[in-house]
Amino acid sequence: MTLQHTDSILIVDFGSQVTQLIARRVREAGVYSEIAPFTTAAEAFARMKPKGVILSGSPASVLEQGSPRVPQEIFDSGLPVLGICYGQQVMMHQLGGEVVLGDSGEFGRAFIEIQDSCVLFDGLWHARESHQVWMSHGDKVVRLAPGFRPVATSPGSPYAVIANDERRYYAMQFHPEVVHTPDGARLLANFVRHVCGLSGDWTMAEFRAAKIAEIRQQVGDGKVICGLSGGVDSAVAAVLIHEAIGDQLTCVFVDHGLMRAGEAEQVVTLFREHYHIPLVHVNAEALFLGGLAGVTDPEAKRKFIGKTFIDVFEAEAKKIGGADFLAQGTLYPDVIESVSFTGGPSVTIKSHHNVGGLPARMNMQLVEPLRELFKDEVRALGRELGLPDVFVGRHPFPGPGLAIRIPGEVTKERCDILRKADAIYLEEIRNAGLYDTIWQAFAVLTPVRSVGVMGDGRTYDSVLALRAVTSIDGMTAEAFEFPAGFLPRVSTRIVNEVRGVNRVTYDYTSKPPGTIEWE
Ligand SMILES: Nc1ncnc2c1ncn2[C@@H]1O[C@H](COP(=O)(O)OP(=O)(O)OP(=O)(O)O)[C@@H](O)[C@H]1O
Ligand SMILES: O=c1[nH]c(=O)c2[nH+]cn([C@@H]3O[C@H](COP(=O)(O)O)[C@@H](O)[C@H]3O)c2[nH]1
Ligand SMILES: NC(=O)CC[C@H](N)C(=O)O
Ligand SMILES: [Mg+2]
Repeated sequence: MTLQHTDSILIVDFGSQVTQLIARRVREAGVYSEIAPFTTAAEAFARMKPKGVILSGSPASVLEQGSPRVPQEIFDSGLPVLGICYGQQVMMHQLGGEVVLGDSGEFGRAFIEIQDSCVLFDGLWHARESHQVWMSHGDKVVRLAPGFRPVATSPGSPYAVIANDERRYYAMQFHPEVVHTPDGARLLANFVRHVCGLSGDWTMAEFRAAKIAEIRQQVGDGKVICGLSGGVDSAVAAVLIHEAIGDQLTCVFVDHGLMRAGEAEQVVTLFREHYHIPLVHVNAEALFLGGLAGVTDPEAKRKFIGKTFIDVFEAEAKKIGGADFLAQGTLYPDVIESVSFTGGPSVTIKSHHNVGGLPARMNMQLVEPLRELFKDEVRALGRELGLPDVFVGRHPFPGPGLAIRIPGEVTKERCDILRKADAIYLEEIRNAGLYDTIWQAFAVLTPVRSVGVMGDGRTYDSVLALRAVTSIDGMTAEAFEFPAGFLPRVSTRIVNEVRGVNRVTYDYTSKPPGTIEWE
């Protein structure tokens, strides 16, 4: 049985890339929320009995035939509604205002001018002030629906924020959920607390209890296999599931030969030391490296790895007398980058092995308790579950491992070169006390060869790239600025100690436009 949250917010998803960020901002304000796609929002609304509704952005335009609409029940209910971007446009369109195709949009940073007081601005913004927000729209509202008043304006949006206090309807053209709207989290908190009247006392402890109840309901007395990688997500998933169903759970660690130096042994030892959860260690290097021979396309690598993981899990399930469920530590960023919004122009960026890389037909049902969370929230849940820091603080490591850090063909020889270089880089990062400041750091073995001179001889060897980023949730990231002298030291060590590499470069690209991994 799902725990019934008396105090909840329904977020209607119209297909924005950042809808999940609305959910997490609401969680940060201490309020439980659920996201429902607009197609099933009416059912979710009836089931949840929320205290307020938030309407997301969308790649669609209200002016297009057949574009998404808000279920009428929501407007009829008398509950507070907050519209964001498309959410604002669709509110105006349905409630009697007017939206037109703008001659130019507003994309990125913008400044709004506050015109009037508004409950959303409580303790935050005052009339005649100017504040930074983040916009991403082409259409604009040109006439307000009856009962609304403008409370803020921007050069491209006369109605940047609007309010109808009597009906408790509010809307904004910009995105308060993204970090580039610095006060956005507080605007959302004001909506859920001051407009919807919620107390903000929901915690990670409740999330844990709710998920445990959900897992028990889904699994019944079935058997579960959990893919355990040694990473944060699967460790948290395994411990949570174990708390829910005890010995119905078996963990499977797949060593695909694409792990970092010494990692496989470390993962298994560490997990066995801390937990009494059965753990199977599968050596599948030959299977993975054999299948990757000759494969160079990044998506082909990802799809092969995703499918082979499942083959291995299914084979292991057989050995323990069958399993009905496969548990994975899938997080929200894995999902959003892998799927495209049905009916809209949002695109697949890359097929994360555990989502878009899964084969079409699977014999086991998925159990993914962390699917709506972001990395830093999983870490908070891990702490809540009492996981030791060695698990919680680990840098993320992608399931496809070194395969997506070797552009071009993956061979054992190239994996060995990369492992050595990567180990030196991480050792230096740890020695410099920078491991916990950096969100993720790794080396990439490029297919480029360059000419060098060593010991008066000519070399013609591989170019290695180093990457380190800072991030909160992995959705956006910036290159890490190392202190002076660090990169030259690492570069010298790698070229001296790793045969096959004669040049080292540093990747300064942020995300976007880059992604964190190279493939
Ligand atoms: N080598 C592996 N063996 C078994 N399962 C794996 C392996 N690598 C990845 N998985 C499964 O795929 C999921 C997604 O991988 P991902 O790397 O995102 O998470 P993680 O490894 O648990 O955490 P982190 O992001 O910190 O590395 C994992 O949670 C795990 O269930
Ligand atoms: O389990 C995973 N399976 C995958 O297929 C995968 N691809 C990327 N990543 C990790 O996700 C985060 C965001 O990475 P990108 O910016 O490269 O998309 C970073 O932390 C990446 O390491 C993956 N994790
Ligand atoms: N981010 C959004 O919600 C955009 C809404 C609509 N597609 C526009 O361009 O105006
Ligand atoms: Mg991992």
